[in-house]
Amino acid sequence: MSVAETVPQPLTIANLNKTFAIAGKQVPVLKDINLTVKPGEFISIIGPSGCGKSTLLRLVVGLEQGFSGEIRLGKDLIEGPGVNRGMVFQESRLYPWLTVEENIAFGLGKGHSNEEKNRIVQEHLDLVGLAGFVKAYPHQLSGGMQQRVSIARALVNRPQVLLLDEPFGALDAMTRINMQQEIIRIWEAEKTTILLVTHDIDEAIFLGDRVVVMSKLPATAKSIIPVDLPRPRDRNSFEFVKIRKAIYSEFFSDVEVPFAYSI
Ligand SMILES: Nc1ncnc2c1ncn2[C@@H]1O[C@H](COP(=O)(O)OP(=O)(O)OP(=O)(O)O)[C@@H](O)[C@H]1O
Repeated sequence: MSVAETVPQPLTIANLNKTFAIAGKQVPVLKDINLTVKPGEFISIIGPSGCGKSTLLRLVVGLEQGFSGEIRLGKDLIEGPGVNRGMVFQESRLYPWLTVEENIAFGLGKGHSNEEKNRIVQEHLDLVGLAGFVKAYPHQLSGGMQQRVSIARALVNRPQVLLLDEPFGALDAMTRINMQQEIIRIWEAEKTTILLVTHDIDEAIFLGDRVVVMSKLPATAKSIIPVDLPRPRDRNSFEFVKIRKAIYSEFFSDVEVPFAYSI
């Protein structure tokens, strides 16, 4: 289903710093972030609310300007949006006046014949399990189905890197677990590098090859925890629970919580 076959490249984030002007003051948000992601690796990112997780993804997708340090895909500096990266947000951001197939085709780069467009759209609908919903409008779909369309749209140019910003945050618990299994299936089929931001520690462990735990502002990548567990993962296994405990203690080591936490 390739649009452009390229050799997958590592994503390198080096000495990344980002400051925002908030209420007339320069506020450092990201501080010295360093992360090298292997092609096809799945990285989960967690951290306190407002620490800069979305900002990090927006920098990688090329939607934020004005930072110091470097972000590279292979040798190429990332300086703006490009078809080699796709992003899915917490809300589906589909165009309500377009059908499912039109929403997916909308994201497709230029230079395709109509026949090619139809084939690519159909392949991506199959990939996300929505083959029967070509002519449906977003309001006729459930939240989980809308996110499947968003994932198809983000993948339509066969990006090397897929950025997922809390994509399942608005879904109910059962749909969320189903979508976690679906994203693993899609990742294994497409071999795309994935960076996922989530507030759900179990989701981070269930999905990620590594979990990046960010600190409070100015946020650093304060620890990177490998999840060396076979897939599909068992959330109740001893090893899973051990990693959950390690991440909880990292996560809460610099965050004030109004209760005594124990698991
Ligand atoms: N365009 C902007 N202009 C000014 N400040 C911004 C802008 N975007 C984000 N910020 C600030 O940067 C900080 C990080 O925001 P960001 O949305 O990246 O955090 P987050 O970790 O994704 O938060 P959450 O987990 O609550 O979604 C926040 O303090 C926010 O107020």
